[in-house]
Amino acid sequence: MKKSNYDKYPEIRVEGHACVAGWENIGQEISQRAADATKQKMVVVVECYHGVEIEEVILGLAQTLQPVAILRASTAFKSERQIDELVEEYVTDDPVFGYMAPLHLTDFQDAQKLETARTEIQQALQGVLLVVGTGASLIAPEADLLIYADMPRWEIQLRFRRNKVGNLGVANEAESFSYLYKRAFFVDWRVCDRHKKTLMAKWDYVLDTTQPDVPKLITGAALHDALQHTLTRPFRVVPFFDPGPWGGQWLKDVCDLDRSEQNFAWGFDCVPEENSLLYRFGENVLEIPSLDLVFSHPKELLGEEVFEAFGDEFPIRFDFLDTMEGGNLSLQVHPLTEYIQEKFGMPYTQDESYYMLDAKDDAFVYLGMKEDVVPERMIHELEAAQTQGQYFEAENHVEKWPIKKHDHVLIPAGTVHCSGANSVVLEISATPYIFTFKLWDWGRMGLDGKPRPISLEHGKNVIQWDRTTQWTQENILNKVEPVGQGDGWREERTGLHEGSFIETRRHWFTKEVPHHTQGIVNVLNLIEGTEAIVESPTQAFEPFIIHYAETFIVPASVGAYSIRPHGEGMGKECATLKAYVRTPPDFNAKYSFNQN
Ligand SMILES: O=P(O)(O)OC[C@H]1O[C@](O)(CO)[C@@H](O)[C@@H]1O
Repeated sequence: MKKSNYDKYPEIRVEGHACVAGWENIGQEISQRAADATKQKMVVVVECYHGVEIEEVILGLAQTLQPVAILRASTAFKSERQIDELVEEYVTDDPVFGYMAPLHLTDFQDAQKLETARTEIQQALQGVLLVVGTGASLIAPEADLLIYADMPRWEIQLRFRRNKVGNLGVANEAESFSYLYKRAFFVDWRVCDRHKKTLMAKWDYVLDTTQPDVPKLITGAALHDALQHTLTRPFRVVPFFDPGPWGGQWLKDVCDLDRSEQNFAWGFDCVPEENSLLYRFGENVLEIPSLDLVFSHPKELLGEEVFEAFGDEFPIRFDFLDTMEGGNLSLQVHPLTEYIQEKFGMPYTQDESYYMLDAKDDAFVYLGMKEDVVPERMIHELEAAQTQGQYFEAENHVEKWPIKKHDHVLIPAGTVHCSGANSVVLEISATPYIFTFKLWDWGRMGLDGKPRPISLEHGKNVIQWDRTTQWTQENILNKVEPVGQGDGWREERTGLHEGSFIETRRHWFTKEVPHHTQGIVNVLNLIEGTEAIVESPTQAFEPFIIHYAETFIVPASVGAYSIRPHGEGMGKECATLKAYVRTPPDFNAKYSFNQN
């Protein structure tokens, strides 16, 4: 077996700043800063993102800071009953989907309790007052020191699975993962993000407690420089991997994952909403959510036009779906734009594509309807599968297509689809990824031994029945078109469907290929070849090495860059797949998904 060169922990090195590690050192750093202030009374606020273990932070800091009083931000929260009532309409009864909550952190706080907490702070005369938790900065808006304890969403999900954290303002950590995730996705994370954005420019320190026993701290100035540095160069976010009922064995080898796991289904290597960034300061590495970069510098990262259209949201997602020696994904469909907006409050929909990174000879996808499909009959059989346990014969209704390595399958929302066993998909899609209406799950159980939720009612409302065999072949299956060439390279347009806002270009190359962001964020993956190097024609950034299957982001602000084979990749043809947001005149449909 070939040795993997996929980097699971991509770091960005930052010079000129330090990162303090360990509670004692962190406490000393803060005490030092507090002592410098020559004040009798110091209010130290640790504002926490959802998922941070508050007691761990208090325990860690109190030893060195020796505060005269510790206030937990939760004391200013409404009662759990009031909070449950507040969020109910956004959590909804649907087992999977809720509605994006327009709430703010202040909606979770009780005016009277907030006043009591503020009075306590005002009345203290001397010493350090430590205010910790989500909403701490609203209790003490005039803090002497503002520390922000952040938390990447992937880590929050792992904490949900261990029943370590519950939802915002309630002690419900014993709830099922699916409930905790749904409520966090539609409510808690929206609320915390809104609050975070109001504070980012004021952070004195950033605290990373992703690894509970190894807390890290940097100054706000260090974070500022780290984020600025990231905008000048290509970079990668930290990928994460997860098993699933249809998962395969390919990611284990290619990405060097734990061989003892039963399988890995997903590899999320560019979902900036949930991934994190690793910053190396000397010997210590700090982890922060990649969303912090999107929120703080959306225009430089995404580009002016993309920012205008999407606001501070990263609109492109790359992930892997590994079914090598695994099974079929659920037969599924995604909501149309109007549907996702109306039912779930999402600004844009889950338009997808499957780039076939690898495939065995018998690989296939289900895509589009059969020419003679009878909608009522198919729905009737899906319902019978659901209620009476009958096996649904997908091939009687849905077209099944053989596929091979490097095919690109375009999946505009509303198209019934799924990838089959024995392939590896690089999904290049719009960012939303939980809005999957499962129609049929092949009669199998989820990893927890229970059937996974089927969303047939939603599915029925969005299936595009006229996307039958001929339409599928003509419009969404492998629409590859040569668009350019140069010395040692050629460029092809491969997707996405004309109704989607994402454009994809494939470059095959044995020599250097010139690229330019044209003021729009680029996301790329090395889909063929062992290793390549990304360089700046003006040496504006350090050469950046990429390996097979690694996804990387080139900020809009980078401008010109080039890619050529490197190291073990030399002497063979390499290929990259690049995605970016279409702008007029390529994309004529009007879109404005900016919810800012
Ligand atoms: O619902 P399944 O079978 O897990 O499908 C795979 C999932 O991966 C996605 O393609 C997103 O990565 C979703 O559309 C879908 O939920």
